[in-house]
Amino acid sequence: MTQDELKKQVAAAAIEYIKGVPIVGVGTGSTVNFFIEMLADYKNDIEGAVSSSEATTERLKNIGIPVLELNSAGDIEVYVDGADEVDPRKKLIKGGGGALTREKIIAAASKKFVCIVDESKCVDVLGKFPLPVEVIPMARSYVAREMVKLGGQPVWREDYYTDNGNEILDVHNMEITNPMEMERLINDITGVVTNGLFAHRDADIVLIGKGDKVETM
Ligand SMILES: O=C[C@H](O)[C@H](O)[C@H](O)COP(=O)(O)O
Repeated sequence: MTQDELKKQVAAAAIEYIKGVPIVGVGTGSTVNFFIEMLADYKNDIEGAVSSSEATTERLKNIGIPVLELNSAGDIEVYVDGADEVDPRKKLIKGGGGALTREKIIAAASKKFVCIVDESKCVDVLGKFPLPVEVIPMARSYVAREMVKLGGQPVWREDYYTDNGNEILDVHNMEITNPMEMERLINDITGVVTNGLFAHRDADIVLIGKGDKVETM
């Protein structure tokens, strides 16, 4: 199977989790894009979706799914999103597409976070994928120096702004053996909006596209 076929397969498996759910939280990225396409068949069964990015909002609107504000939606029953890395404890790195902050907010406000990945995302230790850190623009260099102290090599995602008007540092060479502690340490740096570690609010279920099967973690 190609990587896209694996993504489609795992997106289809996630559809089972949104049946009967009034408001669905929808993540961002190439895997979730397949899920959004499939959600079109269920648009008459749901009230709407809460979106984690402008890109996802556009896709949802294009297929006629009402996009609701999180502030008026209350708790979300199910949030479906991809990830850049997943460890055996369902801790994640996210934010390759820059949507980490809104994704983290919706994940926090959701009762169930269903993460959909192909097998290439599974690792024993997080950190091979550069860890995205969203920063207030004026704090970028300061945060970068602090990230060096934490053992990483930050690279500025130049000419890129998040949906929140902030900038991203992609931090290379992190071997994250304690994701809970690292998430907190980075978020404690002044000027950091949030980082791409989803350790405190991790995934409840990870669906992994592997060969011609979908494994559930
Ligand atoms: O900001 C982007 C998100 O965190 C994505 O969920 C993550 O980057 C995975 O995206 P993809 O499904 O395209 O690999």
